[in-house]
Amino acid sequence: MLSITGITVTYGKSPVLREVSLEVRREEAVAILGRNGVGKTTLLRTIMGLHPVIEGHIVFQDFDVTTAPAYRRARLGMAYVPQGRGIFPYLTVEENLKVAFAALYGRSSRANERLLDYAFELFPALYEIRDRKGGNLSGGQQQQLAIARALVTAPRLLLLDEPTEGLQPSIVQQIREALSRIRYESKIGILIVEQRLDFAWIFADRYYVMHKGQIVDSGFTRDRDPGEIEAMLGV
Ligand SMILES: Nc1ncnc2c1ncn2[C@@H]1O[C@H](COP(=O)(O)OP(=O)(O)OP(=O)(O)O)[C@@H](O)[C@H]1O
Repeated sequence: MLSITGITVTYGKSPVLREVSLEVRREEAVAILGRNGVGKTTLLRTIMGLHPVIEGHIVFQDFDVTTAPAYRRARLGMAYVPQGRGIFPYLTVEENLKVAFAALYGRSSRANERLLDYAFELFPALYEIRDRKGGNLSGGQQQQLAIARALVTAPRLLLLDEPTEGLQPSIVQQIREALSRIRYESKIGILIVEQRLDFAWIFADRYYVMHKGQIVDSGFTRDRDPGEIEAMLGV
């Protein structure tokens, strides 16, 4: 579904990603691991079309999207939940979800309503606070809203940047359950940047480890002890 071959990305003249190749297959959850500053966020932004590629190719749903703008990738079924969540602070929860529809076209309002209902079913707490402004929500509620907003676009691939960062364990658990449900019910692929190895090991089928802009290790989580990865990351 997503196939990246040898991409190089720079900030100015300094390379931030160097010949990165990775794959997310249909209905697969894949974790990207690595210490701060190794290029994980840049990788997700590049996949979403928010940062240009100097070399290499990105193929999504059989289309070469290497130079495609972000809106085109969104229409092909990519959705991105950025670190820091990126919700609109002055819009209500419901408005935040509804503006996501505007990014897409050709869908009936009934289909939109169904997706909205599904988002509220996955995150019932959001329904309770649907009239509250995004900026007045707790960190956990904002994260749930950010995921829900990506979901109402009915994506085929969800890109998540550290969705559990700074959240308490009970909220992390709720988010994990919702993501697992989304994965199996909507049959989508998920590419997740995650610092918590325990979360990554429960949730992901495969992993990639990044170091200084390169992939230095990869494999199936079931074949690998997270302790070995922890030692590799030096955490
Ligand atoms: N807009 C920018 N201009 C210049 N350099 C940048 C920019 N954004 C990030 N960098 C640098 O690129 C490198 C990779 O950053 P990136 O945010 O992708 O890493 P990361 O692995 O996601 O880190 P973190 O976990 O801290 O978010 C870092 O050295 C960072 O300082």
